[in-house]
Amino acid sequence: MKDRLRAMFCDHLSVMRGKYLPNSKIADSSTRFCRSTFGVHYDRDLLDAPGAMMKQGLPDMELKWVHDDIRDSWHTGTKVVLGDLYDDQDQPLPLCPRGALKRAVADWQARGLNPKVGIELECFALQADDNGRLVPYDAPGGVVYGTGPFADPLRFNDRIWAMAEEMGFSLDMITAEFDSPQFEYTLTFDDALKAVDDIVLFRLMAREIALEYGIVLTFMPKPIAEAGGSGMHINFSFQDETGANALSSGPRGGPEHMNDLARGCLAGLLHHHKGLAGLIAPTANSYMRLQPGSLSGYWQNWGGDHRNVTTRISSEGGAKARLEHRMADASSNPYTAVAAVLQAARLGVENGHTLPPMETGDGFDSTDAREGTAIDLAGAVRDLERDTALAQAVGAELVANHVFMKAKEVRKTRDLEGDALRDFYVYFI
Ligand SMILES: NC(=O)CC[C@H](N)C(=O)O
Repeated sequence: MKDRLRAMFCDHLSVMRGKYLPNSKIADSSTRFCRSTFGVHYDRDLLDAPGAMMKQGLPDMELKWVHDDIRDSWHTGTKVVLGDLYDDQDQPLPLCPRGALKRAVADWQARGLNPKVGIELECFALQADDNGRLVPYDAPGGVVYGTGPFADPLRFNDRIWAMAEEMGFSLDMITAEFDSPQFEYTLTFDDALKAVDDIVLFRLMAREIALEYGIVLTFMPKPIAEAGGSGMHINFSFQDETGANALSSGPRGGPEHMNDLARGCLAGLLHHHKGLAGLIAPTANSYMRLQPGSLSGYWQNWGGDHRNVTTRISSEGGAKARLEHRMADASSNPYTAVAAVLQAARLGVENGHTLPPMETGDGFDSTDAREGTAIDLAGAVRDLERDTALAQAVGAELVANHVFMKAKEVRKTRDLEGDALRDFYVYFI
């Protein structure tokens, strides 16, 4: 069989959609999808969401890709590619999350700065019991920073590592996280679009490889009520026109060595804290993770090398100077989440918001911060609707679609608890 092409995009729900296409499409090429996919919910309900054009005949949109982006995949005989969505007038589709990230990158580049991004992704491994019910993967010897077979008896992560190498993903590390059977995957810093394309494909690959071992690897924020949550921490910095790290003020990092750019980014992230949650903690389940004292970005605060604040300033300086935003969870669309964080940071730089003092509390027993995110998806969606500057920067149409779909999600999940709530999401994210 000649190689075929699997062409995909990551949608408004962070679900991968695509088609298998013949060998002739392994070129600069395109394929068409129904635009009303942007009105489809996790439970397959088709809704008249803004921009989805469900009541206007469910027309086409077009996914376009370039040959150079086509790569080998983890399935033999199948190449894989991510593309950009266009409308029927051949204009970039405003709902396209990858397009939103491209706009965010272009907005920074217009300031002479190229965003560099490093993403940390957490997830839980589940497996079916004798009755077919999902239960935590049996790894009782798993510990935080666990490696080897006690953390992962089936060794499915070894297969993920080997395949990632073969596919050319630049892995920074794989380890077991705090709440066994939880794992963390980190890819190295790269240009924002490349970093996010890679994490999107890596996440899909990891889920599909794990499934071969009978593991449902889920990136939903809190699949096990008694365990911790799964975040998607977004580390970022900027390369200036000389190739230097623009967040660096010298060889040392940390709060004492921040420059105006770092301060501006922080101020923007704080100013848009509540609005961001609706976009980057995007499910009903996200608010079981996003709680005080959970190392997860609930509080409107920032600090130095402190895991219990929302934006952490690395103590590494020079080329490694960076900010780490810890609010997004692993279920969010990585394009939308990185676009939102970069845009909030940019608004801070451009609008001169004031930066409140650094958090001095430990985040467990004491916190200076008095404001947090909303406590549930309904509140976060309202906060997002109110933050028109953030919506405008990320893309008004994309945010309008998101707000509509998420308000519906509030209603759909209102009466779901425990396994029923988990199962609304678990096979998709
Ligand atoms: N290692 C950590 O920093 C834990 C992060 C935490 N699991 C989160 O939800 O973000």
